[in-house]
Amino acid sequence: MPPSMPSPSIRIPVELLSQSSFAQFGTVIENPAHSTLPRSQRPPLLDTVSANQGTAVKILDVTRMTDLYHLAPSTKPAKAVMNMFVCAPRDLRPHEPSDSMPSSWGDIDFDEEDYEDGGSERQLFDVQILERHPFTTQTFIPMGLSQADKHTQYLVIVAPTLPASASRRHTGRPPPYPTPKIKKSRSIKDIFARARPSPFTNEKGPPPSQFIRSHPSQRPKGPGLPDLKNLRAFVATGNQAVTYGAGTWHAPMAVIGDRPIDFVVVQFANGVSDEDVQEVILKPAPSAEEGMVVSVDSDRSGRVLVKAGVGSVKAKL
Ligand SMILES: NC(=O)N[C@@H](O)C(=O)O
Repeated sequence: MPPSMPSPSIRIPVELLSQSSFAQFGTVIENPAHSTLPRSQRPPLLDTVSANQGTAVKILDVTRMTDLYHLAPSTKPAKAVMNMFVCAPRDLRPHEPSDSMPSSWGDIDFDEEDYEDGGSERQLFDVQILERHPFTTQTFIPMGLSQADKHTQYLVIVAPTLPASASRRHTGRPPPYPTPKIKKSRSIKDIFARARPSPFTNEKGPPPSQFIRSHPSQRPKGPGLPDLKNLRAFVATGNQAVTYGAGTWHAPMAVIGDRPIDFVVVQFANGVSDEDVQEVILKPAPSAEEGMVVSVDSDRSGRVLVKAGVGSVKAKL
């Protein structure tokens, strides 16, 4: 039985999945030519080369794959694996009002008239478990979906990692994590890169020095539990794949709609169970009305509406 942690009652709005909104958690893989974001919000263009005798454009390094198993306690090497997850649509429960805490987005307007008048529907997804792969990235690539598929989408639910000190009281012996050798910072650049709060991420602790220059999503996240107060939920369209950075806390894939999605899943694994995956069950705290809940609004056609961040229908920040 995985360990559990108490969770507050928080209703989380859905955001649009984009490289900039998801940057601290991993990578979004999509053809930039199909991006629905305004030009100013798009990430820098990736390098491209012409391929296949000029009949294809090859976009280079669309995601960062990380293998940190050399830092695992067992030192058992990992191999690259490709699995398929056939993910069934999740059960959502009907909306009912709740006195939950505001999410990290502040007091987003979850008023009743917000959806009743527009003919849209509001339902709730209870986040009951989170997991992470401390030593590997994990890439979910949906198959057979298109950007235009309104009826089958998926939610990517992620949380930053709490500092180890804030987690210790919930766990007995902490599970294994990457423990790189700490080298003394030498250059001014290194010293500034370790400054906190970071202007780029909400990581609470400085990264170990050997990872200072790597992208935030590529750094080990530390041994802490998920930071539930900063949990985020993103809706992906069928033409997007997603890579969770190594050690990123995430909910098991949540398909919304009326049919399953087949995902090809690419990661490293060494077969040592608590080095490959670690889980934590979220139990509503005694004082909490319900726990961690994603508020899923959808329009008449079934398309999930974005309620926070870029592209939101209505958000009070
Ligand atoms: N994300 C998800 O649905 N599942 C996994 O990460 C897994 O390895 O089980």
